[in-house]
Amino acid sequence: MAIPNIRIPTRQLFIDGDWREPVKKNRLPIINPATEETIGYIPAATAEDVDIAVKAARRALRRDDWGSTTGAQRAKYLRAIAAKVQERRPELATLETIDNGKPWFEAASDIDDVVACFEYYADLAEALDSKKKTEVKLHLDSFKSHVLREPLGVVGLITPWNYPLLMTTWKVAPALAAGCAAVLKPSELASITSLELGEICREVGLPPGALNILTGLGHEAGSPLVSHPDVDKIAFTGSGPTGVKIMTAAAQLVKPVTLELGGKSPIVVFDDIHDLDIAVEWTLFGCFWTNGQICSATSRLILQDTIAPKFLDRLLEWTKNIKISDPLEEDCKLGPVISRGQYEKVLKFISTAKSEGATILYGGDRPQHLKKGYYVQPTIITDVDTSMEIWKEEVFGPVLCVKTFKTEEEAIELANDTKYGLGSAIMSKDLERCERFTKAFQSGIVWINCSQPCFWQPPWGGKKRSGFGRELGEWSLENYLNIKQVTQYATPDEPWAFYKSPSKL
Ligand SMILES: NC(=O)c1ccc[n+]([C@@H]2O[C@H](COP(=O)([O-])OP(=O)(O)OC[C@H]3O[C@@H](n4cnc5c(N)ncnc54)[C@H](O)[C@@H]3O)[C@@H](O)[C@H]2O)c1
Ligand SMILES: NCCCC=O
Ligand code: NA
Repeated sequence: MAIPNIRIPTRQLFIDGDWREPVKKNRLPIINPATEETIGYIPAATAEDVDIAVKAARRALRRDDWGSTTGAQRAKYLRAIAAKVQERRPELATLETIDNGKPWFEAASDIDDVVACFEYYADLAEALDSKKKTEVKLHLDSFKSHVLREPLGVVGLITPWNYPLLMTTWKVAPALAAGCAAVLKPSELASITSLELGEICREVGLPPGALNILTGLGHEAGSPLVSHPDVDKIAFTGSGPTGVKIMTAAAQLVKPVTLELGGKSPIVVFDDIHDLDIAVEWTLFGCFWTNGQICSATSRLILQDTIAPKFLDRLLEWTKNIKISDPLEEDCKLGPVISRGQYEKVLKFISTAKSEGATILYGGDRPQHLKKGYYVQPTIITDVDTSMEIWKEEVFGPVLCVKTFKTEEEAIELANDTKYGLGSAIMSKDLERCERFTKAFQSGIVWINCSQPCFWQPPWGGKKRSGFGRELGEWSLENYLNIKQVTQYATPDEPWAFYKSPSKL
């Protein structure tokens, strides 16, 4: 289909149901990573704006039009948002592509997931009405107890740039479904579509203050949000170092956080795979999808030595066949990385790997046919040692490193040889072996004979340095609910009789 050519809307901060200029009136450039051009500006929030937004969120919780809604009433808003996003799909996909650099058809697929997510959490919001109060059986008749599941309160949502509107949705949809009031701080590197979500919420009449959107820099807007005393929880997706800063700041207020951080996930390929080309394609997709900027990228290929030569030859042929182009072009399969900073960071990882003795089997530089834009070739690195930086650190770009193994024990040891624990993948016809690896993988996500498929129903998240907490599915709703115990003395006419009663007056 024709990819629409669109104008970038000029937006302010979205606070209390309307657009509001930042107190300090600052703005940040929007850069198209495919052209390196400044194509617009976003408002830059600071601590003053955070305080205004948090107050608006708190007011929303105190008003009946949001704070006293049933799940069924909230579901209506979520479904209306889904419908509006669907209506604006082509435009939102184009905005996402020119802001983030991902191929248009990937952006359009992300928008489909956004729609599905809002509809899914609308269903869960409705279902919540019958689970708000649950009786708890006690061993004593003199007491009765039940549990209430109620909105946690004002929640701060901080998101990254690699799936801008989708990562925003993974937080906003369950937070609104639970009845919280949210203050969202998207990444300054790709904020356009999150601001458009604000416009969509305004159009569907979401009560003021239920969702507030503050674009801006991490240290200027994100940090004050984390430290704000009237924010009850922080849900964060981003890099490990930032996660540590957020957790440290939140700890001062004993504020709960969920952290969805980075990864250096393995894909283990045995010589008994169903089909060579199928396994090769999953290996490429697992690392080069989203221009290689996937938190769960299986960026460490752990290959059985008996199949390695044949597999690598075929992997090279497939890699050379990847269309690298302007992401708005038809059939583009690899666009630019998000920014000049990320471009330089990825190339530095590659040069360090070379200097540490690894071999750049393919790629490793800017594609010759693209003189402008933050493009990096899909890169395959072999002769990797486990002491090398390229084996240990997340690149967050289209770079796959390769090691071989002989035995299952060796494969497991290599797979788990990482401080991260987000995803793991295994390619083998032997399902009992896959079962053994599923148990042995130290990660929150396991893929069997595939890599990366991500659905809104199962839980998403990692362990070790990939963070904690789970998003998606019913697990994400729990992130935004307070579990309140209510215990009632069922025989109030009878004395408790713990103390000796003084003589009757
Ligand atoms: N686990 C997941 O689901 C997941 C998903 C996407 C990205 N990521 C990870 O995110 C990283 C790349 O994304 P990124 O570059 O946007 O991450 P980042 O940590 O630089 O920024 C993430 C968000 O945090 C904000 N931020 C930065 N400093 C802050 C501070 N001191 N206080 C509060 N907020 C602050 C940023 O403005 C942005 O909105 C990668 O490591 C990737 O693995 C993880
Ligand atoms: N497919 C969604 C992955 C989220 C992390 O980058
Ligand atoms: Na951008």
